[in-house]
Amino acid sequence: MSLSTYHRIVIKIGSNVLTDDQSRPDVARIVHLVDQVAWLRSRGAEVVLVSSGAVAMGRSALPQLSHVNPVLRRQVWASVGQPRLMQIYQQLFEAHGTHIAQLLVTKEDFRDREHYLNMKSCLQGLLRDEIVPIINENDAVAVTELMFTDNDELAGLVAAAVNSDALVILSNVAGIYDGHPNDPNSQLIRQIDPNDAQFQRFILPSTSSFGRGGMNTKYRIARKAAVLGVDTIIANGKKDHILHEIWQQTGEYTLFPSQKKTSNLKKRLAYQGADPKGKIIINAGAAQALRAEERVSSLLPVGVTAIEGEFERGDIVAIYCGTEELGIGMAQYSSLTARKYLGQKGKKALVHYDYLLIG
Ligand SMILES: Nc1ncnc2c1ncn2[C@@H]1O[C@H](COP(=O)(O)OP(=O)(O)O)[C@@H](O)[C@H]1O
Ligand SMILES: N[C@@H](CCC(=O)OP(=O)(O)O)C(=O)O
Repeated sequence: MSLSTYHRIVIKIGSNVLTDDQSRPDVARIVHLVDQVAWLRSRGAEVVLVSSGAVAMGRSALPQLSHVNPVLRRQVWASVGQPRLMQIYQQLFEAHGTHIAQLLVTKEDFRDREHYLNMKSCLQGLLRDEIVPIINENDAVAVTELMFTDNDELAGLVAAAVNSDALVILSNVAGIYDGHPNDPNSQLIRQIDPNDAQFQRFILPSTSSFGRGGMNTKYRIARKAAVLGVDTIIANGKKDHILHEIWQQTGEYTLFPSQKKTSNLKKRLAYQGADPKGKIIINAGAAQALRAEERVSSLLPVGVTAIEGEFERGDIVAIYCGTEELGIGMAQYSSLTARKYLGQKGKKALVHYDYLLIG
């Protein structure tokens, strides 16, 4: 495997990659990263960036704020920092004759079918016109429970949305070590089978100074993306020529080689699992049918005992039997209609098996 065989690559850049050890914008590093992205593009790759750094840029511009509320302070820093971040990217990409575009998104944009499709078609349009999309969370409006765990989670969702071949997560460490990354006795794990959960024990709860989800989310997202067919790499974005090295299969990083390709929709469902719009409660017979390995089944209203929450056609819903979560799916019609059909025979499937992920 090599980046050079990839057509489309999502690259996530962590805040710590974009800032120096005094938390100031590391413009020289950003210049080098943009040069490398331009180099990948000159070799035919389509690149989508997921870039953190808004809060870090805002904090560096306005270290003293009157607000003591940490949530509000973060919103203010992000709204001040995001245009500064984009201004740097804009200038640097322009020097390569490349246009960039900004997309600020929230979790809701991935839960709501209409938002999701609009975002997806915008991304496709940008790539068709050879524009580099630069995506970040809309930190000004996404606070507390509305937030992604961090931008690694967002990058996984973006990789699914654009059907990318590879996801490169750039952090301030070379990848996952079998101990503390600063301990000289720790070894970098070069390859991780995404089906193998044993590496979890090496992940320490610590994050870097700006990091939110830490290595834990990177590990979780990398495994998920690889299982769904996206080669995923965790690498050190602070290392010179890291993208060149990954492209040429040299250098050091942790690779999660991809398993079989999965449909886009199943990828989206898998990432979206923790955050459905509504709940469908089904009886034991329906649960047994959905779980049966010998035959695929759609979820019919006859097996549904209750509907919780409000959803529209195309929204992601969780499927429960009692208190046990069986999986997730995409609703074929609204919660209003679903309630009307509750327990009835001969009605259209609420979740078609093509849009269902159990287990
Ligand atoms: N086993 C491990 N190997 C490598 N890094 C680890 C490990 N366990 C925890 N970490 C921590 O994860 C950090 C990277 O995650 P994070 O702080 O979220 O970075 P970013 O800002 O790039 O998203 C590293 O700086 C390191 O301190
Ligand atoms: N959206 C935030 C970044 C959140 C985040 O996940 O940060 P990081 O762990 O450094 O990738 C920002 O732009 O500051």
